[in-house]
Amino acid sequence: MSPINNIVGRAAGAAAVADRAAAPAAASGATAFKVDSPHVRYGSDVIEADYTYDTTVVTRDAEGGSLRARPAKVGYQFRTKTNVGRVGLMMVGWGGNNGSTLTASILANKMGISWETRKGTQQPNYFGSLMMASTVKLGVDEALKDVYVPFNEVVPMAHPNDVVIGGWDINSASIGDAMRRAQVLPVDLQRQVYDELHQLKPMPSVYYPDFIAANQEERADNTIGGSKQEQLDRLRRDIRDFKQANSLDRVIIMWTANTERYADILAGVNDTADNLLQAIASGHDEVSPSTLFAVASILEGAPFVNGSPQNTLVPGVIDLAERERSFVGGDDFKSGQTKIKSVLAEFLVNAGIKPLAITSYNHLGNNDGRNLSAPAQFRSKEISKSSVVDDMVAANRLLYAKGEHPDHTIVIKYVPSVGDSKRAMDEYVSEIFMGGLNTISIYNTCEDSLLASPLIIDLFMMTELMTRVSYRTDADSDWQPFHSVLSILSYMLKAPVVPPNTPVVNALAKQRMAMENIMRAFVGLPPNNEMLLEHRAFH
Ligand SMILES: NC(=O)c1ccc[n+]([C@@H]2O[C@H](COP(=O)([O-])OP(=O)(O)OC[C@H]3O[C@@H](n4cnc5c(N)ncnc54)[C@H](O)[C@@H]3O)[C@@H](O)[C@H]2O)c1
Ligand SMILES: O=P([O-])([O-])O[C@@H]1[C@@H](O)[C@H](O)[C@@H](O)[C@H](O)[C@@H]1O
Repeated sequence: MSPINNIVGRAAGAAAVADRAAAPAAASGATAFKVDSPHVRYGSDVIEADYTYDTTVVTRDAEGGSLRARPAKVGYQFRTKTNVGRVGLMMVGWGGNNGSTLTASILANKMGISWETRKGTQQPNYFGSLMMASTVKLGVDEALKDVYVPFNEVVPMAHPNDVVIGGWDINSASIGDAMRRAQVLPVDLQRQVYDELHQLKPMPSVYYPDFIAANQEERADNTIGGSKQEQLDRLRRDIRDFKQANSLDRVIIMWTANTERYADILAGVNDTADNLLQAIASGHDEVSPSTLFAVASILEGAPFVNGSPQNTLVPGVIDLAERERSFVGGDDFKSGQTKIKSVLAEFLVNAGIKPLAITSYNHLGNNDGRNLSAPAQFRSKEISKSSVVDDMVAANRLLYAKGEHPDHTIVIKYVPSVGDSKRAMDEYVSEIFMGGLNTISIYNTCEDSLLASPLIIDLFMMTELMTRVSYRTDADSDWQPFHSVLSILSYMLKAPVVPPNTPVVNALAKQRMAMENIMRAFVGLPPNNEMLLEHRAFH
């Protein structure tokens, strides 16, 4: 089968259809091991695991004085369907730097396309993807040596080489031309994939000028007219048609379009599911394009993930997702400066060192940066970038009094000449022993789209996995899905959206640990805790 048949879907103007006949890839759904336990059952298309969730319940005595810690156990059963099936990824903003870079890179990996560089031949890879390029400790062997397995083989997961790609953009450029416009990938690679990507055309999208920078207007030549209700119906039809045309079992919708301004949260408009649906029917101005996509996705049972910082997931969206038992996730890919911050801030605070000021500056020259040069769009990004240290600070009242936090400044400037190669400079000034000061300065060249694209893969893979998992507990014998708001995605996101009244965790190590141990629980394995007791005794 020619390469073109491998990627061009049967849907008009939209799909990149994966075909396993291309370069061999690890099979979707492969796992590196089987669990040998009476509490884990492998069926023809399901893994069932009995799991004891150990936790500690802390109570404070009546006078508010001493604390009491009581170990507690909750019995869970997990059921993971192991047949991944055919899965699609529909990106909103497909023609952007991230969308075009990701599409070209998946094609290169699937087809085994290498390219020449000054240093020799470069092979495609998925570096920067937690699932595709990192490992987790499975356990220890008979010699007490650690055994590691690929993260994506703990439980059966979709493989990016098998994903069917499509999407929308307000700009009509083909994905081949968008790749060239992005100026992200090496020319020798672009040369080899251009013809095939040039046949991929984003579907027209919803464009409300008020929500993104005015400087984006010149791109908007590929838009859907009509009322908001008609646009919603059209987006729903696009999703259905894409699934049917490509014989998909499910599709994930990913917002990687421009950052929008925040939407006002208005009672009677977007505060509940019914009010939001009514607001769309009446064409209310405060319903953003991204919220319209989220509603369309939910109503079509397609998980929706917001890779940008705006408040797409307004209360009405959360309410609708909960009612429809459909998944949503967000906000804002955590790719560079903030990712480092979610490690460094936790390290400092957990070391008993008190950050007094965190000053984050960056400049970039891609279209994202151009859009962010407008105040309202920058404000959305400033919010998502600023909240990342809140949980770490709140966890240490020895360093910070209630309500106290470091000075935290975010600056973003648009400098066209650097393109997608964002330059980030951070300064951390911290109080140390006996009133001393410590200053850490970081210069970080973030190739933005090469850092964000693998995160889109991880968000896609984790979201797809969660559609195949159900659980029940000792207290509730009905099998049920996880909550509609996928807080398990937080590692990949700057401002994780979580189920109502649950904690926001930004610390990167905690986020990874949670994902790793939850996936281990799906196959009945205890959490990794690094106690290494087997190595601490006299032998
Ligand atoms: N490292 C990163 O690149 C990174 C990190 C975190 C967040 N993000 C966010 O990801 C998003 C995409 O980043 P990018 O660098 O690809 O930006 P980009 O400007 O290159 O691409 C955005 C695309 O969205 C399209 N678009 C705008 N409004 C649309 C709509 N209503 N419907 C469909 N398409 C629409 C634009 O035409 C453009 O092609 C931005 O919001 C950015 O803030 C990026
Ligand atoms: O992920 P990160 O490097 O902290 O944050 C980045 C911003 O600093 C950058 O200006 C923006 O263009 C990217 O979209 C990304 O959000």
